[in-house]
Amino acid sequence: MTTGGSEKGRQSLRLRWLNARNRMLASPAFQRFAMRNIFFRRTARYHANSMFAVITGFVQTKALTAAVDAGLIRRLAQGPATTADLAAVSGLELKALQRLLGAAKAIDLVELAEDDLWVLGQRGAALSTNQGALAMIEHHKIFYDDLADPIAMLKGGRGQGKLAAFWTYAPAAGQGQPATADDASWQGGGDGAVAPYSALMAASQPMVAEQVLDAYDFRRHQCLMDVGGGHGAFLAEVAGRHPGLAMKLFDLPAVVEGAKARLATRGLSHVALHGGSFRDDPLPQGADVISLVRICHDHDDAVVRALLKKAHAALPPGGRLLIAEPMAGTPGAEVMGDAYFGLYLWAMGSGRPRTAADYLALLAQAGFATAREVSTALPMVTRLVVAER
Ligand SMILES: C[S@@+](CC[C@H](N)C(=O)[O-])C[C@H]1O[C@@H](n2cnc3c(N)ncnc32)[C@H](O)[C@@H]1O
Repeated sequence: MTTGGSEKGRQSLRLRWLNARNRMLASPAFQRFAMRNIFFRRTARYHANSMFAVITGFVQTKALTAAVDAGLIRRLAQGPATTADLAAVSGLELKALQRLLGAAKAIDLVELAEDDLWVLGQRGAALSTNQGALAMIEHHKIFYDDLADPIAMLKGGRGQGKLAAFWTYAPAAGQGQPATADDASWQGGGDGAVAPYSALMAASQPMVAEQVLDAYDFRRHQCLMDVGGGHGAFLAEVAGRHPGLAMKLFDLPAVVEGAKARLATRGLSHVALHGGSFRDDPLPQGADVISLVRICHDHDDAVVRALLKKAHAALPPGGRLLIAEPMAGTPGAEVMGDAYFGLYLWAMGSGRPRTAADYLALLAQAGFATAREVSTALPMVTRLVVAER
């Protein structure tokens, strides 16, 4: 038998198994049997619970948004409170508040310490200090508006809704328009248009930077250039651990303009600022390590291919390129890489989630001598691929 034939044989074996499995799982008689059988019951209950968590996910998200917007998380972060205290903070009528507290308790945002004395639940406590997650909860309102009719969103094509208007660089990029650094329609016409997304990225950056810094040792380098570095939040986190490292920031001119004062207030006036577009301009030389943090997934393949080539050209021999972002096909975090980013980037109008293997292939095509993945503690937040020129 030829290799092609045995491959086909394996596929049909897999297809036969999947069909048989699905027929069994779809059968109400089997479902009843699994629930009653002492050996299958745990697995059956687990799958039933996870299915209902997906079905009710929207309600959970809305309860979370309401708990944050009503000020419950902020108030309880300061200490225990009675229902009456929380009514005063939230402005909600008692019955409505009790209903919201019940929902927030069910998703572990709050809990009762004793009769009518509320404290944060385990999830609520972790959330209360996570500025990045809080900023995302607020930001998601526009994404979820775009998702109100998901089929319409998919039929309408990429970048047709509110999210695309938020990411001012994305819609034109997704339509393959030849945007330039001084094209106001794409750049958004000044700091006003890029400030909201830059602030959102800065708020959520520390959790990403922590993963990268724990996984990668910058001590071997002299100069780091963060491409698409926004207001410099990643560089600030790196500088906190490696104060001697020289730094460069490359981003769109309007973003770099906004970074200047923010870097100065963080004592980082020495960061060299470069305004430009990596779609049109070469990357500055002089760094022996370049980082692309949450950049590549925003762009279509042609742009990423060209960007990796530019990074290769800007690095000296032995120089390194780091790609850090949540990726597709991440075991245990498929919901983040594939479901969330898949639909998010569609709504945004540009890019796609890629696997680590996709990046290794793109890096080899761009001329890098070696590339490998370096494990991070929380791959859901970011994975890390390191290439050497
Ligand atoms: C998703 S944000 C990530 C920001 C930052 N790296 C982080 O992780 O917080 C993408 C960044 O890429 C920048 N960007 C987008 N297109 C660009 C281009 N053509 N040239 C330079 N920067 C660009 C944006 O201005 C923005 O700061």
